[in-house]
Amino acid sequence: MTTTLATEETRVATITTGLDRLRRSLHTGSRIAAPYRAAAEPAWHSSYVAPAAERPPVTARMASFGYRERELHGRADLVDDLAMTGPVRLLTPDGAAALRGICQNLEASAVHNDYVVSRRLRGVESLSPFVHAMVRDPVFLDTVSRLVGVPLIPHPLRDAGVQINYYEAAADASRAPLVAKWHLDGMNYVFTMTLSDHAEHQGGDYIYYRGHPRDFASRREEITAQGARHPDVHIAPFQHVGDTMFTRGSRVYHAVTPVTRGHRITLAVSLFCPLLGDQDENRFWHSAPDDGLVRTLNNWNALRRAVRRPASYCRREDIPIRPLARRSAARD
Ligand SMILES: O=C(O)CCC(=O)C(=O)O
Ligand SMILES: [Fe+2]
Repeated sequence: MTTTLATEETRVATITTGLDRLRRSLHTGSRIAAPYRAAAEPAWHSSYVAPAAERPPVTARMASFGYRERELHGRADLVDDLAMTGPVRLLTPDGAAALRGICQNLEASAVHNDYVVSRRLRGVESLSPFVHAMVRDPVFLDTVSRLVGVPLIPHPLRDAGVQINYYEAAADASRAPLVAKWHLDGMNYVFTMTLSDHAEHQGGDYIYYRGHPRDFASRREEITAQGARHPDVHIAPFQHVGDTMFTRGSRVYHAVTPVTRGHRITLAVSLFCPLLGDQDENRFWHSAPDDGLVRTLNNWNALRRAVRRPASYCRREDIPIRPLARRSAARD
């Protein structure tokens, strides 16, 4: 009985594809559930970026997820084979506390959507001046670029770029629990920062499949049924407010198990490599179910323009152009 219960608690479905995405894309609901008072936010400061991280406990290359050399991103002069690293602290404790307060205040604006993450707020850069300033701060960008080994800047697909995910126990047993279904992100470079201490919730683990998506597809039934108990499914070691994991979201299947007690908030910051823009893995039909067709069309045009002319994108958006920093993540 205990075993069955534990398995149930980490069981998460996989997102839908095909016609269901089209059906979901036709919604015209509001992007935010309530207006947000940005003027009440504290100001962002560069000094909120934490000093360079120590060697993170987890560092995995694409090869250990079953990817072959020819499948990797990058180009001859730019290796881009990091699958996952962390947890690291990108912000100081004060910076993470300020961000947590902001994301708590933004919760009233979040919307329900059972496509991937049950409850979330997209396009946070356009709502929060703090987050807008953070993701284009040269010190912040240098830190994340060094961690991955490629230059990273704010993502042109604005609604998907920065989002906040909110999880809590379902109000009653008849409601579906709040989760992130098994999925690949559209984004290549994703930094997931927890803004909750793990002691504040039960469940709500970020789990990932250590293997190739091709194998995930053929083993889907057993992986979704067993969740965290599956031998090739691992739990990302988030512990404290501010802990951040880098993942190559577009190539590593992941999910968040149901929260059974308390609350969990995460900020997902996805970035863009202007030198490898043509390898961006976003797909129109991956974003449309969340953002609706019209917004996705506009976002899509902005992405295509930035891929073609990254320097003009940076100028238009006031994004600092940085020299290429050397990678700091340890090789495994
Ligand atoms: O909330 C998390 O820990 C991860 C959510 C996620 O996978 C996503 O936002 O794409
Ligand atoms: Fe994700």
